[in-house]
Amino acid sequence: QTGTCPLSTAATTHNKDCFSSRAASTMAQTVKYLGQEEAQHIDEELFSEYGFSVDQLMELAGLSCATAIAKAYPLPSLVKATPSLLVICGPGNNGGDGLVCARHLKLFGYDPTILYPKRPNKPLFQGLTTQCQKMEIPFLTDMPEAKVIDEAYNLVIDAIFGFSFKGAVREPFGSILDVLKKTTAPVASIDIPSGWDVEQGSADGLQPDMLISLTAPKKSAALFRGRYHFLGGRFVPPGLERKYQLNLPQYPGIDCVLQL
Ligand SMILES: NC(=O)C1=CN([C@@H]2O[C@H](COP(=O)(O)OP(=O)(O)OC[C@H]3O[C@@H](n4cnc5c(N)ncnc54)[C@H](O)[C@@H]3O)[C@@H](O)[C@H]2O)[C@@H](O)CC1
Ligand SMILES: [K+]
Repeated sequence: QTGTCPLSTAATTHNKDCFSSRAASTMAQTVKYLGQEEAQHIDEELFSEYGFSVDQLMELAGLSCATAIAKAYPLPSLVKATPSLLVICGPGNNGGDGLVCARHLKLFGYDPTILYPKRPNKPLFQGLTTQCQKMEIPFLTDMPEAKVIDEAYNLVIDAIFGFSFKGAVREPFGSILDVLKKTTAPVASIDIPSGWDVEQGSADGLQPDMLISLTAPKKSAALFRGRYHFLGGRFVPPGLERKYQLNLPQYPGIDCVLQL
């Protein structure tokens, strides 16, 4: 789908970005939408065959997400008095992307707050958490009510579940998603709208305003009806792209994201 350019009324430099995004989105028509197992195989191969480390790719993924969010919701467009954002991080690598994204958004001038209720006992996630604390990003202990979120935050970033999500949502994330479904603040989902089946989506699930697909969109992304669909994770080596016939669109210039 070709979304309406969010920046069309913004400054000239932004319009240039949009032209290149549009050109790229024409080429993006055949980009492959991945099944769950295929996404997991690509992930494994990036680490085993291609020599990447998890934290390397997570940094690039999280930076892509922060960049795409800053393009879709530029600071001057925010409706609240402060550039407040709520970033909700889940228990796996999608949550890690959320922590990296929050850190970069803070560096971009936004004011993120993080909710991170289930923290894996691994050095990678402990390090990312420390980095956010040192960036003076506050952490909440509980999920606020929907009304409080709508009053306090310009945008909610959903980094709860990615392509490994399966089955019925377990607590505390079931209650968190129930609250999110009641908010009117826009939601930007990283890789998959959380709670959606990776391939089939969810008819009564979250309906995010933005989706940032990483590496390549997953099958459920075809059901995304929000305003902004971006592709990020510009790190795929050509051999891997050929093997899985990803048909990735060309990213504009030196950008790490493109609008689909
Ligand atoms: N290959 C790639 O392109 C990259 C992927 N990254 C990110 O990694 C994500 C995948 O990460 P993971 O494989 O760690 O998995 P996820 O982050 O998708 O989720 C796994 C976690 O969720 C829990 N979980 C699964 N189903 C659940 C349910 N029904 N109820 C409650 N909890 C549930 C699991 O126990 C596990 O802790 C991607 O979506 C993407 O965001 C990036 O970090 C790096 C690059
Ligand atoms: K997500």
